[in-house]
Amino acid sequence: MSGDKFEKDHNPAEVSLGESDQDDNATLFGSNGDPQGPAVANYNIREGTLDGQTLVNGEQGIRTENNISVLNGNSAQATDLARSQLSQLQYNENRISLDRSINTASNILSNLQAENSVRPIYYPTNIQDETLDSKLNSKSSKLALIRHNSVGNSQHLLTEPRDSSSETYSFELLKINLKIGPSSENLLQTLDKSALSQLLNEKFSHIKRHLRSLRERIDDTSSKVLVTGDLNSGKSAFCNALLRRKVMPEDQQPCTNVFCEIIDARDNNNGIEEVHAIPIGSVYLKNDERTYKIFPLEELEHLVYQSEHYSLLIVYVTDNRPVNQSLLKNGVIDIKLIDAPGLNLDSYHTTQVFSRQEEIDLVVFVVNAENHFTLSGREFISSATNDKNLIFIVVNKFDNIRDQNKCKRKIMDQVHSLSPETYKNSSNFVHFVSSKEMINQNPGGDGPDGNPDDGDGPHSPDFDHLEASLRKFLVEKRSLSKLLPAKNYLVKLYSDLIELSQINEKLYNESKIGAENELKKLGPQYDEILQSSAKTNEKISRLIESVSSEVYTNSRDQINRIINEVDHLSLGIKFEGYSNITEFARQVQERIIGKILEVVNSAEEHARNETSSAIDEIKRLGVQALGEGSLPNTRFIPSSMYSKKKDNLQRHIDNEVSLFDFVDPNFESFCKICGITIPDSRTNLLIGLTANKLWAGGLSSMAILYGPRVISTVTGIASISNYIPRFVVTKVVPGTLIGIAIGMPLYYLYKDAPHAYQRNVVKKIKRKIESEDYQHLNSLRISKEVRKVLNYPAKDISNAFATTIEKQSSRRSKILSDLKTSEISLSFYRELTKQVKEQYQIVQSFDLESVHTVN
Ligand SMILES: Nc1nc2c(ncn2[C@@H]2O[C@H](COP(=O)(O)OP(=O)(O)OP(=O)(O)O)[C@@H](O)[C@H]2O)c(=O)[nH]1
Repeated sequence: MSGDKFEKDHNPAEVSLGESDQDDNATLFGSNGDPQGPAVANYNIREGTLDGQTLVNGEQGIRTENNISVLNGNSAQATDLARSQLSQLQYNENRISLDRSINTASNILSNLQAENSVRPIYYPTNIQDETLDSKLNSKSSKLALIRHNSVGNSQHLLTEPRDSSSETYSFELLKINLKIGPSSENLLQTLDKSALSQLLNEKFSHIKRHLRSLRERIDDTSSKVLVTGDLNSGKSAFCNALLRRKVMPEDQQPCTNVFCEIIDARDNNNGIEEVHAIPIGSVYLKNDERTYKIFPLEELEHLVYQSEHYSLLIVYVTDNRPVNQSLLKNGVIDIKLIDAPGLNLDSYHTTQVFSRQEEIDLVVFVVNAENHFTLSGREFISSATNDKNLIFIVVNKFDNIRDQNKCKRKIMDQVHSLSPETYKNSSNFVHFVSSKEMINQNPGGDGPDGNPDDGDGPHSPDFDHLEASLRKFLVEKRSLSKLLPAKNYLVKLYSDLIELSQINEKLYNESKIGAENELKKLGPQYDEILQSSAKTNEKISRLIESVSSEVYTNSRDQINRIINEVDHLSLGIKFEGYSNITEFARQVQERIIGKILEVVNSAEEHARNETSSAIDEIKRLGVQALGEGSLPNTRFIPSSMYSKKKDNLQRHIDNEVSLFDFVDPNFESFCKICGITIPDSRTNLLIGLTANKLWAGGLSSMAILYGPRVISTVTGIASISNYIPRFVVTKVVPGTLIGIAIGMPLYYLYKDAPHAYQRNVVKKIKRKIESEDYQHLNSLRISKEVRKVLNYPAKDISNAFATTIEKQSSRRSKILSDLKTSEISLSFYRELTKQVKEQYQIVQSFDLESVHTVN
């Protein structure tokens, strides 16, 4: 954990914290509890108080190697030093806590980035903004927090979290401002979810970088003071006054063109006074002499002009004054002074950027008492106070002012409007001094004794006070300069994180409830559609089955009927004689087949009608179950049925016509043709049966052919011979009979040929039909077509059901996954809200504010 790291960072050599740093009381120095031993100072970490009774024992203070002073004197300096060290202890406590909190914040941001990469964080687009405020508070500003990646995907899932409130949010650090130009729209609202999430990710990275620099800043034991101001206001003179030495070149003409960093040489450059000039573009690495050029201090007066060669001059100087007098070498922290070029058009921007750097703990603005604040000076102060909160204002060259009270009043009025915070603490932060006099009085480097009333000079009575304030601010109250920005930043960050986390927590909670409700509704709906699908499909299957089998039966019955009737059908074809016998044969065959096909067509027509009604019924069932518009809009075209697969009976019948096709001796027809009347139907039947029997035995033709002879021998002769003369009987009758016997069959055969042909064709067809199972196959063909056609709407319905079920199912899976996401996210943000609230409280509790006033 980061906290452990920082606890280790706490250097026990600097201050002894007793047995453990958890203890409320720490022994600052001396031996605690031993009345004979050295004096001790007890510091109560929790209360931040020092037990003054044991602190001072009336002896002179001595600086030790560990920066701890053992107090042996009863002097004000010793007390001041003790205070400084105590304040360092306090500072370390706060620094460690802030360090820990910065680390926690950084970890939280990393966690948020990780979360953001898996489940994008909802970032409200309705951010409070002065220019957009009125718009955002309007009803129309109810913005969905979530935008879909694809524009076409307009149908939101009910479970998708949305911010239904018209609340606006006011982020400070997490604010993503995408406005372009003064009047442009808030572009955030046009971004989709992934773009927002990416921007937020970048924001987190940016904040993490800033946190790193804040940590570096608070961990840095040194403090940097940027001395800036108008041209020629006496900045270099002021630095020299602080050093009590003429180190920096002063001139009536503007001279300092390069930033100069004044550093204590004893601790930082082995006590060697020199200048390290850093060429433009080079990064100063003290251990790498290639990164700078070394010059003697005397060269400074030339170097400060060489802004075209050098970006920074590091000026190592030795301050031999005691630690309680020297600002650079104060015994507590390293202080670096930066003498900036005077503000002009060229340097303004650079100085402003410089002043914003994290390592700048304090900005001292030197203003010429004769000129008051220039425009660039005023601008600089307002922007610097924005960044640093507090700024020291040194009104220099006060010795040149005759009516000093009037000047003070005027300047204070200006300070009031420029930086109310500085004005509030003006006794500490606004000083009227004469740097020149300070140097002149102490040209050798002697310093003041810290007493403001010891006559530092008639025109700069405030310089001691200024120095004390500066020293206290930097050394003792470093929390204000170093830690307060970090604290303020953390407070803002945690406040934003609380808001962001709570928004997400709220939305994911709503999303979770929404998903649960959806699931509750969807369960019965899903079961219902499954049942309805099974029922409807079964009804449709049964309908198809019954219609198909009815069509089959009907077709078969009709075909059977015609086949049975075809023997006796009157074909209406006239026999035009034997010369046209082939044509006759073709017509007969065609007509008979035609009759059968007529029936087949009628069966097909019947099937079409049945199919049409069944389709209507199937559609009705589909609409009843799935609702209007759920089925594809199809139209049944009855003529399309049986349009391709023609009946091929014709092709199956032997078209060859032989002479035998015209011979079909038949007793009945014989009688009919020969004009023989059969007495009654019984005889007719008997004869018919006999004839048929004979036919069946293959004798019919013989009987017919030789029938007359049989008749003549059996009956005719016996009866007729009794009445006819013998001549007739013996000569004429036999001849006649023979003629008849030969002629009649021939006559019969001749006359019966067309009928015989029809009979033979019918027989042939029937044989064929029987052998091919024509009735069954045709009925099957017709009914199969019905089944096939009915299967189309049935399939449409089944598909529609499948689609609905699939939709429901995927919707269910989506809701389940949303629910899971919501649950995971909800627990993440609940935990996060708890954590950031705790951290917010912790950071708020750091008591840095009390050091706003330097006592
Ligand atoms: N009378 C009087 N003159 C001063 C005082 N401080 C500085 N001067 C003079 O003012 C002039 C400018 O002083 P510098 O210290 O060079 O001013 P600066 O602000 O550093 O100048 P640049 O860096 O070039 O802008 C010098 O001639 C100083 O001697 C002061 O307190 N009183």
